[in-house]
Amino acid sequence: MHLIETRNLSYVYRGSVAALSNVNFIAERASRIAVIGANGAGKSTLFKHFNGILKPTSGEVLIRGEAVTRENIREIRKSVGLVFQNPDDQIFSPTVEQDIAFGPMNLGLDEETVAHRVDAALSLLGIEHLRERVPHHLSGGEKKRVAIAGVLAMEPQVLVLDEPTAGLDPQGVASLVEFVNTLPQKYGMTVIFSTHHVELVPEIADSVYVMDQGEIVAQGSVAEIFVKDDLLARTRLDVPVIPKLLRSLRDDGVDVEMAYTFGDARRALTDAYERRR
Ligand SMILES: Nc1ncnc2c1ncn2[C@@H]1O[C@H](COP(=O)(O)OP(=O)(O)OP(=O)(O)O)[C@@H](O)[C@H]1O
Repeated sequence: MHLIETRNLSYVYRGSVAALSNVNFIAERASRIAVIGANGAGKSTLFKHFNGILKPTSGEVLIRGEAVTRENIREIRKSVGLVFQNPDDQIFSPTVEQDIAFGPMNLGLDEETVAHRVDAALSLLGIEHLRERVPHHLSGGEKKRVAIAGVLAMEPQVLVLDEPTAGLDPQGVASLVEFVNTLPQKYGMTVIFSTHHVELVPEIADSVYVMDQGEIVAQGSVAEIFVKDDLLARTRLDVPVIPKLLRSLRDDGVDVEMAYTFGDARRALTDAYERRR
């Protein structure tokens, strides 16, 4: 049984926009999955099916083997936390602290547990200093962190992040990458995210889905996806600069191991240099 599975999922918005067609998507426990695709490819629409915000026009969405129903939707929203692309769609309480407490309170947890979860989420996101602030007066990146903290405080099994780095400064992106990478190892959490920032994908994902016009056009490991130059170009994407550079060195006959992340590339280039000495 998979943690999340969609079978031939299709979705048509009112007004007859066919946003998804025959999408087969699988997420396992403690995995890191990137969904990439151009604007309008269907990423957000797919994500909204993972916790029952949207219902399939046809096909199925199974969470731990069960279809989303009126009876289990509360339970499913508890285990699949979705952070929207625009944090304003998610933040509505008068203070950051109250906003983060809202989800756990709705789960019926006692006051002490709620307080503990709020503290933990504030600390994980590095936003303790924003505790008393009015969410609507925060910057875009600060709001994004508050929205993520609010979902994390529910302690979901799956964290779904729609464009998590949009609007973050470079340090914010780096700390988000570091933070997201701790979740599968430390908490057994699955992270599914969309991004237009292909450079980030090898740093935070093991497997990648490529979407184009509502369809999944490729799926595989980071290494399998980022050799598909033609497909990526056709779908208005690109190969990240690190594998692009290493591949071009190898094509020129340089004896260097292939690498996808900054850390692996650094090791591969150091090894290649040592071998030459
Ligand atoms: N509420 C809606 N009503 C009608 N059509 C919609 C609605 N929301 C999205 N769409 C359409 O569905 C398609 C998929 O949109 P979606 O937001 O899922 O794409 P996306 O891959 O997340 O795009 P982006 O990278 O721009 O966020 C697009 O053609 C979009 O115009």
